[in-house]
Amino acid sequence: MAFRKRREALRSILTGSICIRPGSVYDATSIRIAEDLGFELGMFGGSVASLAVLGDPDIALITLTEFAEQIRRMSRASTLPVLVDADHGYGNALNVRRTVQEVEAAGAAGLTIEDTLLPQVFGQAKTQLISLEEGVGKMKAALDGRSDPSLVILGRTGAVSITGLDDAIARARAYEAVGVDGLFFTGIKSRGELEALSAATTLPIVLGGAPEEMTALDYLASRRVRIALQGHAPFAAATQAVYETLKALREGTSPKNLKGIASSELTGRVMREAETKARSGEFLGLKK
Ligand SMILES: O=C([O-])CC(=O)C(=O)O
Ligand SMILES: [Mg+2]
Repeated sequence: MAFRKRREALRSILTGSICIRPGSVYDATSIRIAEDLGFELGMFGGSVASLAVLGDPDIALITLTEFAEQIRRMSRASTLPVLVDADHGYGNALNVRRTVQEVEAAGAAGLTIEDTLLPQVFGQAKTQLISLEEGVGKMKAALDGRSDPSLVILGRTGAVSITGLDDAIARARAYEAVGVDGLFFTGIKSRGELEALSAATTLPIVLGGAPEEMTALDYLASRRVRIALQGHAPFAAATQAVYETLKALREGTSPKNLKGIASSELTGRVMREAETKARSGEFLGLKK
């Protein structure tokens, strides 16, 4: 299976003893940059999927087809393993099963399925969760949808900041019991919360953001956190760069005087120019 090596690489991060920070990636270019810089793993957040594909906020407007297509583009462009945020699995447990099939076929190394009630419910401003029982059904369906056993499936909950620590522990234990490969927690605000969740479970942990006092990788590793996210600054940086460049051009700056433009060397590397040249030589008869 073509994607097995990537999935096994993610599995060895999860079963290892250190905590790593993934590179936030969202398209073919950003994943190649992360790969060139030596990141061990890419993280494709639902928020940046929505921004990159739709230019919209993270409110479950993106379709599974659009999400999977963006994964496919990244999988083609790079061999870097990518963990993808498949939100709530685009529907109920049966939709989750289909989501796993599509995300697997698109080449993801792993995915998260969360127990958030999405999309937002009429008349309810606050984030809500589905029941623990429905969450368990979704995790079971996710595992059932997998055909490559090396694909990593993570059960995700933000319960700790929505319904409280006890409920977060109950959910984590229930998802662990059905056989997910790891647990992904969001909304953790203190060491005490992480330590309680870690003590109540045995699976590797992925942390979606953490307060300042919890950024030391050796501390996180000691609590079984193997992957710690750092948000999606690269997308925000790209937005700012495009804004500044278009603004300068609009104001009459000549292209040769623009600041912050990728060198032709960097652009060439990102578009794998040397490989294309070699192929042109080989297949188009353009050898010197
Ligand atoms: O998965 C992540 O990187 C955090 C998240 O939910 C998102 O960005 O949509
Ligand atoms: Mg998300």
